Amino acid sequence: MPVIPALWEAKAGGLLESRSLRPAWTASMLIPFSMKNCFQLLCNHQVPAAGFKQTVKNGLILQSVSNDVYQNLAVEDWIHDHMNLEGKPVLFFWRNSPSVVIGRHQNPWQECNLNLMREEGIKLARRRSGGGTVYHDMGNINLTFFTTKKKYDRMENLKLILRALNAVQPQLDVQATKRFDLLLDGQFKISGTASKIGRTTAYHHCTLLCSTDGTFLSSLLKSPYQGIRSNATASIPSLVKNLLEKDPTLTCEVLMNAVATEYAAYHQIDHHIHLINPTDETLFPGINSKAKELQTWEWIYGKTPKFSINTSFHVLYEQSHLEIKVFLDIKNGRIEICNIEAPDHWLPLEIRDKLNSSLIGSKFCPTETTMLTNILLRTCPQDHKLHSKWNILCEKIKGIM
Ligand SMILES: Nc1ncnc2c1ncn2[C@@H]1O[C@H](COP(=O)(O)OC(=O)CCCC[C@@H]2CCSS2)[C@@H](O)[C@H]1O
Repeated sequence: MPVIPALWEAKAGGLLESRSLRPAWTASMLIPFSMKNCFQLLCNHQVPAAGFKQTVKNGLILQSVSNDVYQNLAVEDWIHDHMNLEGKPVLFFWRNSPSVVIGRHQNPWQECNLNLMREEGIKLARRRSGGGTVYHDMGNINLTFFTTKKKYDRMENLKLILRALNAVQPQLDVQATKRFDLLLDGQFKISGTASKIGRTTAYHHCTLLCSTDGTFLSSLLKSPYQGIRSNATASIPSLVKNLLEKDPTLTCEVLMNAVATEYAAYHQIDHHIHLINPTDETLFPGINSKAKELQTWEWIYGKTPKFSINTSFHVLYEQSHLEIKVFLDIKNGRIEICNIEAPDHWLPLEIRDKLNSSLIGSKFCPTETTMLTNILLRTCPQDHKLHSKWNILCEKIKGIM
């Protein structure tokens, strides 16, 4: 949703923006709201601000002004950890700039094309919920339904989305599956689901494909890496379709408003969508450190379940192809066992052994490997031929990371 900058700037003076669903933006839609009251609204054990009592009593609809996947995932963490959702469910809308989001127990090398993502500047995020890998861009809406653990009901939430879709376009044939996907015309996935259940609270989040770049989606979610063995959760690929392809009036804006209207009706709450800024520490104390943690290498790659790689590649040497075999064990994203086997006549044994032992303990990542192999190369004899073989080998190894 476009945020009118002037209105958003006004928030710095203590306004929580709010939007009525039907009419366009007007200054009167801003709900005056002090930062302190805002925190009270969101936090546990706090008394809501007087002017907000009714909304707070039965539920709340939020939308992020950020398109940063880590900041938005941090909002989910924050609400999950700090809000008292008893009798006050929350629906949170968010959209991201191009990102691939893997499930809590997944292996990114198995799920996506990391080289392509680096080239294209696509972010990789690991979420706290389980399940498979999805692609997000501004044409994909994410919806998070927060409730108490007792009230957690994925099918109920999906039915609510179906009612919203039916309200804006009664001709649509969309059904929920046993896996909690939403299928268009019986075969095209338009929504995928995942969830996190805590001690007392839970959330169900799902996507809704409106106008996502489908070509990009499928090329990014194709792993080029061979020979990976692991027990990580595997994604379940489907044919996907955008709702906008079916009906050009179904923009993200229209879809979010329709779901908000349905949610408000169901929970008998005010249908305002409150815009929130996920970097606002007055509203969400401690949120920036949550976002930071979600961006660390240790979380994104380091949490990958232990896996092994058994692969090989070919290098051209004196008009023939030589096979180089690679066996790796990777734990917490770091190389635990390393066996790179190149023929002795191509690469001296001691150099190969040096490479194997220096990679042990290092991150399975091209940047760290470049650093290590550059250092190692300086200790090698000044031999032009050897250096060029070394460079070829290192580029090949980095290609599998
Ligand atoms: N954005 C989006 N929406 C729907 N389906 C998608 C999307 N991106 C990819 N896919 C398809 O789903 C499969 C993976 O299906 P699979 O069933 O394995 O996984 C999921 O659906 C997970 C949904 C997670 C939703 C969260 C909500 C907020 S943060 S992410 C993938 O291979 C594609 O074929």
